Parts: sequence; structure tokens; C-alpha cells
Amino acid sequence: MNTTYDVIVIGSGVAGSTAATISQRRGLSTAIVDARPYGGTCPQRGCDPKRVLTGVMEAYEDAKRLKGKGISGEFNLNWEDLKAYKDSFTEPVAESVEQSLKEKGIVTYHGTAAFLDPHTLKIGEENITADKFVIATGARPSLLPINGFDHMITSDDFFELEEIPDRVVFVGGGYISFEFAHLCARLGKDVVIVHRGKHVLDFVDHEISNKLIEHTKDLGVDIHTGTEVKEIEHLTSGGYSLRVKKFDHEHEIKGDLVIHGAGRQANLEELNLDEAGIEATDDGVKVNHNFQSLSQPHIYAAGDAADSGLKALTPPAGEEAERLMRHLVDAEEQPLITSAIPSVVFTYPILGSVGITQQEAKEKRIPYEVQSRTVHSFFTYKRMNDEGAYVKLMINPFTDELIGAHVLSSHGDHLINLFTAAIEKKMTKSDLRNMLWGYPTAESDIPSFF
Ligand SMILES: Cc1cc2nc3c(=O)[nH]c(=O)nc-3n(C[C@H](O)[C@H](O)[C@H](O)COP(=O)(O)OP(=O)(O)OC[C@H]3O[C@@H](n4cnc5c(N)ncnc54)[C@H](O)[C@@H]3O)c2cc1C
Ligand SMILES: NC(=O)c1ccc[n+]([C@@H]2O[C@H](COP(=O)([O-])OP(=O)(O)OC[C@H]3O[C@@H](n4cnc5c(N)ncnc54)[C@H](O)[C@@H]3O)[C@@H](O)[C@H]2O)c1
Repeated sequence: MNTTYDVIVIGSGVAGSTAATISQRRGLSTAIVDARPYGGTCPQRGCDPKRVLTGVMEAYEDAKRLKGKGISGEFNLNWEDLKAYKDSFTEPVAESVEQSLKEKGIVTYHGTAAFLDPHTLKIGEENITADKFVIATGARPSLLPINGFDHMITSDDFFELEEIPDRVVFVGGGYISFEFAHLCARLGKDVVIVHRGKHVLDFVDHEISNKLIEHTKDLGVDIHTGTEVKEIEHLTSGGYSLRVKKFDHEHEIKGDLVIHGAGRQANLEELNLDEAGIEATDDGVKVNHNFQSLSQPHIYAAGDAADSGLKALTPPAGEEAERLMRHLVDAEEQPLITSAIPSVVFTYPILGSVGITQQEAKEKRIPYEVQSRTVHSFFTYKRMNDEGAYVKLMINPFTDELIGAHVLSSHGDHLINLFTAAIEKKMTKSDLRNMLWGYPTAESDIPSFF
């Protein structure tokens, strides 16, 4: 006999754990299943371990800049200790997430889930059924048409490396490549980024990404844009040879390690979605504003596995799960999510971005005024010997409201949250200028940005 639940959630990341917790709290019998140890990408193979690594990288960089200014002696960035420190955060995650779900009364399953029909899921030898389902299976590295694709390691593998060899090549010029490239370069490795498009970090304001490119090149990272990787060959002498094409010319790039940083796609292959009658693409399960799949309203999707039109980041994953549960439990129609969603690239300097970019404003003919300037001469950055700080603000010229903010600085992660609040609350240039900020802080510089 099949065990039956009100709700079965597939995937225990931010989206799945959030949905299951709300479901159980609202009195629905709830089961959750994961093919891997519980907790999903963010705390085990994504945001959090990455932030542990880049946090130490920042401390190292600050210490280097302040050497002779109160800091003396020799210090190094050391992968072995850094990885052990990172592991001390990731190792407890699976047990603590699963335990916490169980304590709430949620039934936890282990295994790869696949639909047998629109109401039945197969997990190993067991079949379980439910009235409603939530697909929250996340994303995985995109499959690319590259001969020798399997020679690339993924971001998951990077976190588990026992050592990092001397020459590291990143395929793709997005978040993953830039964050890891900054770390590898500071670990003293030769780093190359090969990017197919014209602009790396294409979703970022180009003026700011160009500034970050300058910093990245100053670290010794070699960046090739407009360059497509065609083939990766494992050399018998050791290492890899990449055959790349730029315009009509082919070149060779060599490395000891090749890392996939060329995008992620929804993780749906193993779910047997055809059996459930669900439509999906690489961007995820097609959903409506209530996060119901278009063809099966009792099957919902959230997070990286859903084609919601929002960025594939942790905060939208949690928000989508909360909203879908409001519909699943209370049949409450959900308004479209129109909030400003900030993104942060954890290089050093840190690149924070929210709202409209200049290229987007031009393309969509949105009126704008720009205030952009280097701010390294400000006390905040001067005292830390930080020479790269840059801020760009986009203003609506008719209302004076802030509509975009792009910050490259050691405070980029914090300032961008503040600017997100300002955009959400429709604050104007004079609102920001007239606030009284704690001094001396990165925020107390804001009135001088205009
Ligand atoms: C290296 C890296 C760094 C990142 N850094 C940041 C950051 O700094 N900030 C930020 O906001 N975002 C960051 N992200 C993105 C963020 O991690 C994701 O957007 C977020 O974790 C998505 O959560 P989710 O719940 O949708 O999916 P996930 O957390 O990926 O969870 C999906 C779960 O489903 C399980 N699963 C999949 N298929 C099946 C199946 N058939 N049966 C059973 N279980 C299944 C998986 O095992 C997994 O545990 C980063 C991502 C990566 C890869
Ligand atoms: N700080 C953060 O918030 C953070 C950090 C890491 C990952 N993430 C999430 O994970 C996702 C995946 O990260 P990512 O860095 O892999 O992807 P990305 O989408 O940030 O960038 C990948 C880039 O690789 C390029 N590319 C694609 N195919 C290529 C090829 N064959 N050769 C060369 N270049 C190619 C793409 O044009 C794209 O610009 C992100 O979109 C984001 O949602 C977020």
C-alpha cells in the first residue's frame, strides 16, 4: 500500500525546506525527499562555503594592504587550512537540517524521486502519493557542446579539492568564475577565464564590471572574452589543453584544472516530468504567478527549479516557496514579485548591484541620470589603503528617485542592501543626502556620492 501525504516536497534546499516547514506548520501531513544529504546548495556547496572562503580572502587582502601600517610579519593564504575551516561550517549542515525538519513532524526520505503519474512518486523501491507536490530540485551546471566536457570539474568539486594546482582555467565569465578566480589568484595560482560573450558578468552595469575586470587583471588573471571553448583534451604529459576559438582563429590554452563556470540549468532530468504531464525547459518548470505548474495546478515549483523569471539566488528561492505555500494552503492569489533583488559578486573588491543598469536603461529608453565616481579618496577607503572603490547611482531625472545602484568596494555587500531598501521605499536623492548616518562609516559617505 502506498503511503499518502497532503504535500510532498522534492528537494531540501532553501525552497524545499521553507515549503515543507510552512506546510507542516499549517497542519498538512508533509513529506520531503532529497537525493543528496539534506540542506541543498546554499549552505553546503554554494553561498555559505563560498562566503567562508572569500571572507578569509578579504582579511588576507586587508592585512596585505595594511602591512607596514601597523601590521608586520609574514602571513599567507593557505588552501589546506582554508578548506578545513570551510568544512567546519558545511559538515554539520545535513544532519542539522534533517533533524530540524523531523522535529517539526515532517517525514524525511532519502533517494532520487521520479514521478510515476501526476500523484505518485517513486523513491527507490517505495511509491508515495500526495494531493499536492512542490518541486524544489535546484540547478546543476549546464551541459555545454564541448568535446571533452567531462574533463571540467564543477563548483561542487572545487569546494572538495585537497589541493589547487598551479594553472587554473575557468570556462565562463560569471559569478562562479570571478569569485573563485579571485581566490585562486590570491593563492598564487595562474588563472585564466575564457568567456564566450562580449562582456563578462553581463548582468552587471558594464562600467562597473569593467572596473572589476581591471582589478582582476591586476591580480594577474588573464581574461579572454569573445572566446568559445571547443574542445578539452587530457594531455598524457599531465594537465589539459583547451582548443578555443576567437573570431575565426583557433588558439590553445593550457591548464592543470578546468572549472565549469558557464551557467546552471534546472535540475529536472531525473524527475520523469513527462509522467506527471509537466512542461519544463532548462530554465525550469513553467509556472504561473502562484508558482503552480502550467499543466498540473496541484504541482508547484520554486527556487532554481522554477522558471519564475526571477534571479536564481537564495533570497528569491525562499520568497517563492513562501508565496506558493500561501496559495497551496489558503488559495490566496499571489501578486507578481516586483521587489528589487540585489546581487553580490564576492570578489574583492565586492561588486554589489541592484535595480537598473545603464545599458538596460538605454536599451529600454528609460530616462535616467547617472552619478558615478571613484571614492577611494574618502576616509572610509583611504584608512584601509583601498584604492579601488567606485560607486555608480542611477536616478530618475523627473522624480529624483534612486532606480539603480552599483558599488565596487570593500563595503559593496552592505551598501547594496541599503540601496535596495532605498529603491524599495522610493527614496530620492535628497532623502539619501539628508539622512543622518553613524560616522565614520561607509554609509556616512552616501551624501557625498551625489
Ligand atoms: C557556487 C555557488 C555559489 C552561490 N552563491 C550564492 C550567493 O552568494 N548568494 C545567493 O543568493 N545565491 C548563491 N548561489 C545560488 C543559490 O545557492 C541557489 O539559488 C539556491 O541554493 C537555490 O535553492 P533551491 O532550494 O532552489 O535549490 P537547491 O538548494 O539546489 O536544492 C535542491 C535540492 O534538490 C535535490 N534534488 C534534485 N533532484 C532531486 C530528485 N530528483 N529527487 C530528490 N532530490 C532531488 C538536490 O539534491 C538538492 O539538495 C550560489 C550557487 C552556487 C552553485
Ligand atoms: N554571488 C552569487 O550570488 C552567486 C555566486 C555563484 C553562483 N550564483 C548562481 O549560480 C548561477 C551559475 O553561476 P555561473 O557563474 O556558472 O553562471 P553565470 O550565469 O553567472 O555566468 C556564466 C557565463 O558563462 C558564459 N558561457 C556560457 N557558455 C559558455 C561557453 N561554452 N564558453 C564560455 N563562456 C560561456 C555565459 O555567457 C555566462 O555569461 C548564477 O547565475 C547564480 O544564479 C550566484
